[in-house]
Amino acid sequence: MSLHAQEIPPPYGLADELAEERAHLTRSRAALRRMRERAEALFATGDKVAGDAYTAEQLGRHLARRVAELADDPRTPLFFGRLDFGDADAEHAGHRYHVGRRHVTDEQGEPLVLDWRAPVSRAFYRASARDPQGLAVRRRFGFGDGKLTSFEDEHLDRGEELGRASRILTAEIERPRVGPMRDIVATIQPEQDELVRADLATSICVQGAPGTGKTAVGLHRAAYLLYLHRERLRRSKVLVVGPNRAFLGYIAAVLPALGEVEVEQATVEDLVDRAPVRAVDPPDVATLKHDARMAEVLRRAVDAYIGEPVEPMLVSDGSFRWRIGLEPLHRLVQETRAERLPYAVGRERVRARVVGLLQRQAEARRAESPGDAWLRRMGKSKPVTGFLDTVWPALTPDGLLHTLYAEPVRLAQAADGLLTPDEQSLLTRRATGRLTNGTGLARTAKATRWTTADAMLIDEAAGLLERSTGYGHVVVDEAQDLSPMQCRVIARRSEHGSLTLLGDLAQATAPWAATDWRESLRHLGKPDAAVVPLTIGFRVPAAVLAFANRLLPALAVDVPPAESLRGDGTLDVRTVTDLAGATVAEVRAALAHEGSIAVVAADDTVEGLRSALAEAGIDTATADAPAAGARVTVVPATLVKGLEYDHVIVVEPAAIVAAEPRGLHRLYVVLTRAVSRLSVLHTVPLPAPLA
Ligand SMILES: Nc1ncnc2c1ncn2[C@@H]1O[C@H](COP(=O)(O)OP(=O)(O)OP(=O)(O)O)[C@@H](O)[C@H]1O
Repeated sequence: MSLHAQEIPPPYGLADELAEERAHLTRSRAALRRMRERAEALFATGDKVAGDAYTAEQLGRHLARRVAELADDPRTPLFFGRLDFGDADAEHAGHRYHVGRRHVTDEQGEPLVLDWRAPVSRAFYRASARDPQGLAVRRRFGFGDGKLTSFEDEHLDRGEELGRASRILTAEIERPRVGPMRDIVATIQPEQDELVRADLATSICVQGAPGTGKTAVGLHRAAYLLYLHRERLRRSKVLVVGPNRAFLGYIAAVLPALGEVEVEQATVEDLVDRAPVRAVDPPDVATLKHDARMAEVLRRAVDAYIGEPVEPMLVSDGSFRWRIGLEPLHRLVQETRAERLPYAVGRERVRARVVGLLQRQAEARRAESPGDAWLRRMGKSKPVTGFLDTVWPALTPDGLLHTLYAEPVRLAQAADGLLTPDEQSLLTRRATGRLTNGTGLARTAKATRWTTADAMLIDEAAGLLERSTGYGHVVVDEAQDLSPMQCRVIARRSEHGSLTLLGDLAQATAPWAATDWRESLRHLGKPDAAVVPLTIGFRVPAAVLAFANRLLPALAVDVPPAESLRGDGTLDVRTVTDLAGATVAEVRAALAHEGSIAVVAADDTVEGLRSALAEAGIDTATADAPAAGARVTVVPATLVKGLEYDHVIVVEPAAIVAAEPRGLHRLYVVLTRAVSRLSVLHTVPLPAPLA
């Protein structure tokens, strides 16, 4: 209820005021419905009014998007705040605005709800008693099931400010979690808002402990940038990169709920899709392929294909014979090389230069300029293509990698001083037949069973051969796990755009994971991006965070610790004798509460626990198929990153730690997934830092 109302009687009853706000909500919903109906009607007639097929298609796409953007979800409030400007504000003095998920206007075009991203809405997130930003009163609305149930006023002009004591904020943070991630647009905090509203040109790296809202910030920044730079980003596009399908599924609904339906979402593996992946590298080989040195090896390998002209060129052209001497041929190869163009572009540049020299001779002899057909014919003539194949042979990305693996001498040349002989033999052993597990190198690139790391190197090779096309903005979540070579995959896609990098070095579990953001930013091509910390935890209750934080000294990372906003929640650590039986009992007890439940265990024990729950008659879902409707999800420890559940039951932490080299980091991730309750069940002693 209103602070103001509790202290000073409002001009008329609270109930009246609530009724008036509800009426405004009804009016706004009706107006949004009208806007949508209008867009639908236009969509239906769009192809009739547009002239040609292309225009009709463009218009159709625009209108379909508009219809999707105007969708109204009755479960989410259309507005969540109100701004009453005081007399001090020059532009908005005496005005009152409702702030919500999108602009809603009445039939006269008057605003009923302002988009949260509009410049004037900024005060909703940033104003404080110290800096009211022109506001007299900020009002927050409380909702239940889409119904407006309460409001809370802060008279900033009188120095009143609730900050994090807001009951509406607390209720939002403490609500039991069910299903996929939701937007946080009603309660974005000032330090988060600063990141969300950073300029399009600015790349930022956010280092934040678990549950500090990094994912939320990244998604809201994407929505904000799309609002502010609509046309530009519609052309150049926004990409969100996440660690796996389960994570992308979990966040998929957030942007559409904010009216943004055109953001691409992908894993790094999705991005490097030039070669089908049909094999798995042994860990030592994968680690080597993810090493930054591989970029230089590939660059040198490509460079080594550029050869020296060995003889003058003679071209027959009807009754004429043209000749280009060795010296000009040398010069044009050198000049093209110095331009440092992508290799395939360089090849075409050499062809064009050779044809240019032939053209000059033809012009001198015939006293007229040859036409386009002649130029094309000369470019494709045998002497010219033969010359190109000697000094600048055509390459394909997979062909380049195949040859490098298949020819140890070529690899040795490219890797000289970079990779040790042992490392080189790790790369060539598939060709030498020393592997019999089906990953052996085939005779051709097309028939080779590539691995995910190969696909990434093929992408690197493609970046050396061709010009890359990129996105206007890329949001990268869980970025601490990117290898230098994966960073380069993203760098190629954000070269002309900006980046929002989100991560937590303490949660880095990949063997090649980052230990220093500066290093990652360098590989991402944004060495000067600011690294900004987020330290307020919105997910994990204080008691649970304190337990998980006991692992931090053992993780050997220098990260600012988080402070939990949540004083509620429970932690229960128990020694048991029968893990499966105890898990079933714990899940049964958890089912008595509201909210989602996850059983998280070492990957190889997950199936056993799933069967035990099934035998006890408890339906379970998997992390990548959450829509199955079951309240209980059984999640392998390696898949739970970035996800959250109301009640998390962690089974045998020691087994999670033992399963991989960075097992303690993995356990830190697992222990920080709980929103309300964390149960830890173990039969063997807990890992040392927790014991
Ligand atoms: N300002 C906020 N208001 C309400 N809820 C918030 C706010 N910021 C974050 N949250 C909630 O806190 C939870 C954690 O947020 P999020 O997943 O973005 O954190 P994260 O830093 O990415 O965590 P992790 O490092 O574990 O991946 C989510 O449920 C999110 O909705």
